[in-house]
Amino acid sequence: MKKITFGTDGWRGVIADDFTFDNVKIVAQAISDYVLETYENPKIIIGYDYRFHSENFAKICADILSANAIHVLFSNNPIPTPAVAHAVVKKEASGAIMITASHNPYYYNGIKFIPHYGGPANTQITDKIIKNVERIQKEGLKDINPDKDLIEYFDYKEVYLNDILNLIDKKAFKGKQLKVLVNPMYGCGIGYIDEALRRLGCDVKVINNWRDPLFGGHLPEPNLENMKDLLEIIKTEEFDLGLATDGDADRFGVVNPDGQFISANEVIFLLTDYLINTRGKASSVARTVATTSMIDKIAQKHGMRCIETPVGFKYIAECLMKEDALIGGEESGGLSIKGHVPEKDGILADLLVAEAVAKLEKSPKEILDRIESEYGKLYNKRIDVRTTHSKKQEALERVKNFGKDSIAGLKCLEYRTRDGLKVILEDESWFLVRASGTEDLIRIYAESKDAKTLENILSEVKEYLGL
Ligand SMILES: O=P(O)(O)OC[C@H]1O[C@H](O)[C@H](O)[C@@H](O)[C@@H]1O
Repeated sequence: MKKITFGTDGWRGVIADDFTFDNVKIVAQAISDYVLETYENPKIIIGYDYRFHSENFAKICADILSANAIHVLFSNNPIPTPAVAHAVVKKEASGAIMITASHNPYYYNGIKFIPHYGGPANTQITDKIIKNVERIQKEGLKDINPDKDLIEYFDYKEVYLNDILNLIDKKAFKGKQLKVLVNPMYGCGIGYIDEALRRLGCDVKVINNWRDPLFGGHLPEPNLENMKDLLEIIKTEEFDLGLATDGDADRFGVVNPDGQFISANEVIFLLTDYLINTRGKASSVARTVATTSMIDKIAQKHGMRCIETPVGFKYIAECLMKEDALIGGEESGGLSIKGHVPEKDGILADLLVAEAVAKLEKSPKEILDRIESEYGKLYNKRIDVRTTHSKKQEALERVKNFGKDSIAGLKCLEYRTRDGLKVILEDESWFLVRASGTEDLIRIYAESKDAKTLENILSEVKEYLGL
């Protein structure tokens, strides 16, 4: 059977294969042990998404925690991951368990642990939880006696919506009546993103806003491939904007009124520029190693530092907490900002884009064109290579021993190894090769000022790796 591990973001498993009630009990006991070792009189929030059986996996966790004399706050309804993180901080809880497999296929489920600071658990914490898992697997799980009196129920939607709307410039929406097409992708954004936009005076049309544990036959991941319906509908009526969130609403998705998908890289640099101009500077911004260097250029122009982290929002979270970062974002579709919890929030990101569109009275594409005319255009792309285990190991070995001093005719200037291998090339180009921490594949990323050079870099790297 597959080992229980906490990857880039929590433990994920296939329902009824490794994600079973028995294994959820083991992980819940491991989290209970960690929480009891770490906090005095612990209080833990439990949230869950719309996936198959999520509420029942959540109930099992509540039983285990209460049997360990831990006070549980159990959400009455499915709830977005960022709202759970927000509740942890607001209610001064010791942490939260969120039952979700985020944007993974429908047959997955998972557990995210969010500690007291309201962001993804860092590796030190998940290592301790995994040690507990291994011990419990050896010793066997003891009989449990749930204490229902320790389980309190709560509804958090209003508190979260109010607080999130306080981060938005409501005046920017006055008299604009933005027409927005919203796609929560059958996930936790249902009733959150649309409701927030209505309160801002927008005219909202929503699609895919009921529980479908099969996610309409797509991945609940807001990208080009999975949002064909939104991309079509948006062209048929006069919308100002299309917005989406993923399965647990921690990732964002933005579409231009003409049906053009706006990539996560573009959204992050659009908001970096917009926030600096409207909220003022801070000492830094943060991005992962895989995210566009456009962020660096914008930060540099304003005398701000751009911090590069490994992939995983847990690293961005540290910059938001310790480095006074104005915004932290990652290419996979996550961001948060100063003044909010250090957890990626697709709802907040979407609302900020709507604010920019309302305030500047421009479409996202027009805003991007303006920024690119100032800083220059950068083309970027990610290739996900699914391959056999042995080919993957061979490729990673080749990455470790990378000996080339040029790629696609560009000199290699710097080799960075904090997460896979990132090679900085001449002329603002770079590439990155790393193993995914959430799926069994190798990701190759590249960026360049020139579209043709970008393709050349990618194909040369692929060839070098033997993939
Ligand atoms: O590239 P991977 O290791 O698969 O990670 C991709 C993404 O997975 C999850 O969504 C994490 O929350 C993100 O922080 C991460 O960027």
